[in-house]
This record gives sequence, C-alpha cells and structure tokens, in this order.
Amino acid sequence: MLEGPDRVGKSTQVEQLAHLLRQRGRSVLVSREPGGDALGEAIRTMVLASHLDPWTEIFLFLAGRARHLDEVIEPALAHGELVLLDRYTPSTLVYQGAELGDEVVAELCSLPVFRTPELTIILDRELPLAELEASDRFESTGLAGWQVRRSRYLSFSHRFGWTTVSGEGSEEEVVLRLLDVLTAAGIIE
Ligand SMILES: Nc1ncnc2c1ncn2[C@@H]1O[C@H](COP(=O)(O)OP(=O)(O)OP(=O)(O)O)[C@@H](O)[C@H]1O
Ligand SMILES: Cc1cn([C@H]2C[C@H](O)[C@@H](COP(=O)(O)O)O2)c(=O)[nH]c1=O
Repeated sequence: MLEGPDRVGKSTQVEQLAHLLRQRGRSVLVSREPGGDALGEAIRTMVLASHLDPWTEIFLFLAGRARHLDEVIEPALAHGELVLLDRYTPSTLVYQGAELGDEVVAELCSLPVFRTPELTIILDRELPLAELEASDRFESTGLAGWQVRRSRYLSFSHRFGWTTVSGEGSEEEVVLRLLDVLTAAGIIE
C-alpha cells in the first residue's frame, strides 16, 4: 500500500508498479481510497466536494473502507492477486487524527475489520510550490498544512515501523526503489 501527502506521486507510482509487475506475469489489482468500488467512489465525491464535520467524514471514510475490503480487496487476495492500494488507514491517521485526536482515530483504524497491509510504504519528497497549488486540500490549508501532514506521515511511519521511500528523482528512478523494497519484503522475487 502506497501512502504519503498530496502530490508526492502515489497514483503515478502505483500505476508504474502495476505495469512493471504485470509485465513480469503477476496478476495485480490497483485500487484507491476513498474509492475502489461504487460506494467508495460515491463517498469520495461527497467528501471531497463538501465540508462535512470531521466525525461524519471519518465514519464515511471507514464505511467506505469496510465495503472496499469486503467487495474488492479480500476477493482479489483470495484469488492470489497482488493488491496495490493508493491510500488506506495512514491517511485517516494523518488527516482525521489531526482533527479528532490521534488516539481515538488509531483505535478506530485498528478495528479488526480493517486488515493490516503486508507492507505500508510512505512516499516522501519535497514539493515545488506550483504542484501544491494544484492540490484540492492545499487550497484550504496552505503550504504549512501540507508540511504538517508530511511530518505526521514521517512520525507515524517511525512509530508503526512503516517503510519510507524517497520520491525524489524521475518516475523511473522512484519505481525502481519501490521494486527493491517489495523484493526485500519478499512480496515479489
Ligand atoms: N517523481 C516525480 N517527480 C516529479 N513530478 C512527479 C513525479 N511523480 C509524479 N509527478 C507529478 O506530480 C503530480 C502528482 O502526481 P500524482 O497524482 O501521482 O501524486 P499523488 O500523490 O497521487 O497526488 P494526490 O494525493 O494529490 O492524488 C503529477 O503531475 C505527476 O505527473
Ligand atoms: C483515505 C482517506 C483520504 N483522505 C483524503 C486525503 C486526500 O486529501 C483525499 C484523497 O484525494 P487523492 O486525490 O486520492 O489523494 O482524501 C482522508 O482525509 N482520509 C482518508 O482516510
């Protein structure tokens, strides 16, 4: 599962990885949160388009996740597919934790319904301001908000033993780093 702040290159890298792994003959499912199935995409539209109160928002994210697991992720894993996810519980910890409190959000994210991924990778890079200006949430929180989220990702990564990978350099350089990490974790050969 690939995570990190807005605009670091998550979607690009998930697609690149899927492409390379399929070339090697692996069956790969790419999905994202919020999203991944019809309910998830409806939740995505609702949450990203409006300013809901934080409790309503977190329960929508969590409901979408439970459904996404049940409808998409668990069946794919059961069929032996490699599932590459663009965002998952780390986003909830970083974004909703900042508003509702880290402990309560961590507790909700560790409910048994939410499978722990085999590998959590945080993609990290410095961003040119021009790229941030294109980001939805940046517009409401500014560069300072983005920096806070970046440091929250790094601090959770340390706390939970996730793997942080540099997203600096070309897309091709970054995907090779990610392939190395997947190989070292025994997920690919
Ligand atoms: N290694 C890279 N170096 C420079 N630019 C990159 C790199 N990887 C992706 N980009 C560009 O950065 C922008 C954001 O990429 P992408 O959509 O993959 O990021 P993201 O983390 O999924 O963003 P978001 O969280 O906002 O959905 C795109 O314009 C993409 O082409
Ligand atoms: C899963 C999840 C996501 N979010 C936020 C983080 C981003 O601002 C958007 C998703 O946009 P993207 O284009 O797919 O990066 O949703 C969140 O706040 N909480 C979550 O659990």
